[in-house]
Order: sequence, then C-alpha cells, then structure tokens
Amino acid sequence: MTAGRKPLIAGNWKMNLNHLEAIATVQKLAFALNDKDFDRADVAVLPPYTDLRSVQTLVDGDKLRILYGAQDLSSYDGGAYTGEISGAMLAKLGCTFVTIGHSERRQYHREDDELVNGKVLAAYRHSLTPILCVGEGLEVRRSGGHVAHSVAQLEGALRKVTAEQAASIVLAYEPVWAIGTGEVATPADAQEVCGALRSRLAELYDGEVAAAVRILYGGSVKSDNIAGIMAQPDVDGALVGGASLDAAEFARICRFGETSG
Ligand SMILES: O=C[C@H](O)COP(=O)(O)O
Repeated sequence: MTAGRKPLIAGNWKMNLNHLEAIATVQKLAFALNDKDFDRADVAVLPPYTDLRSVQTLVDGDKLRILYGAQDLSSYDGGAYTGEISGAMLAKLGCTFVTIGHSERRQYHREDDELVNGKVLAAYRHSLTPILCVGEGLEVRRSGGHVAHSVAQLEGALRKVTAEQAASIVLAYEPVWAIGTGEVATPADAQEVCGALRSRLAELYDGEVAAAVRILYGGSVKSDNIAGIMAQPDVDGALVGGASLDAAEFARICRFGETSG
C-alpha cells in the first residue's frame, strides 16, 4: 500500500450466491462497514451475472457506497453470440468493474492472451474498469518462471491499450497454486510479482501510469493474513474469493484485519 493509490478490496463470488442470497450478503456487508471504512478503501463485490440487477437496485435504493461488477464479459459488443453478456449490458446495470482473465476462465474455458486482450478492449469501449488477472501455476512457480509468466500475461492483455486507458486498469496477481487452497503466498512473494508488474507498466507506458495503477493480490486471502499483504508497497488491495462469501469476514478483510473501523 502506498499513499496516493486508494486500496481496493474486491470480493469475487465466483459461481456462488443466488440473487436473494446476494441481497442478504450486500445488506450485511453494508451494515458491517461505515463511512470511515469506505473513505479508507474502495469495496467491491463481483457477483454472478444473474445477481447484478438485484445488487444494482439495492445499492441505488439505499445509496450504498459498495461498488460492484461482473466476473467476465464478451469480447463482442452484441449480436448472435449465444450465452454471452456484453459490456454494454454490464454498463447499463451500473457495473464499475469487470474481472478479465481469471485463471479459472483461462483454465476451464481455454481463454488465451488474445481473447483476454479482446475482452480488455471491450471493457474500455463501455467505460468499465477491467480487473485483469495474471498469475502462474505451481509448475511455473517451481521452475522460477513466475515473474516472466505474469509479466508476459500482462503484455498480452494490454495490446492496443492506450496509456490513458491503462492508467485506470486494476491488476490482480493471483498465483494459481494459492487459489482456494489455503496456501497463501508470502507477502514477499506477492510484492515480488506486483513490483515487477508495476515496473513493466512503466516500461510499456510511463512512470505516471505505473504509479496510478492499483495492483491487488489474490489467493486464500483472509482477515488474519491481509495485514501483511497490505503492508507491501506495490500491493494495493486484494481479490478475495471464498472469504468474500461471508459478509462479516469480508468486512474484516476490508479493514485489513484491524478490529475497529
Ligand atoms: O478471485 C479470487 C481468487 O481466485 C482467490 O480465491 P480464494 O480467495 O478463494 O483463494
């Protein structure tokens, strides 16, 4: 965490919580957090598509400071693409963010850097902020190629992305071996790759862009390990999976593990 970049804690619900459960969870989260918490960090939830309209209605109706977004989008803007959801549709639902290139999309849906790049460009066409995920698997980590792998994914995703667009992107470094496994990377592991991603942004664009971009860590983040992660200079928040499904625990994470708001 470095002064000048507001931390972001985003809860990726993955394929969990229906629209009724979504309303209850967001209500509990809003109740658990106060203005001081929202002044200190941006808080976002990333529910399944089918929950978004309910979340929008609740957030707008109760004027909540909770941000929200989707877990994916189509690289196309509309038309005969059965099953796809466009950036325009997400924008209409008031989404701020859209997750792109999550390792589960790369692994189970064979998304490659070219498709991820197409989705990043689609997000910008509709004024959505991408949360671009990168990160290595266990084999790559064991062979010591984790920095090169994550940086290459970053480069692949940012083709044709302008400096102005890049300055607003959110990156998430998620080592695949730490997702849902209880195996959390050490704060130093997180800093090593997040620092390398920021350095590469400075080379691809300039120092100003690199200094503006928020870089999150994701992988088994909980209220009892968030503080060490947030203490790293190039880590500006967390992308939280399993622990974001419990509103009380997620609220503790949004406070970086501290007990009072
Ligand atoms: O997007 C979130 C990550 O995949 C982390 O998931 P996790 O916190 O359940 O390990």
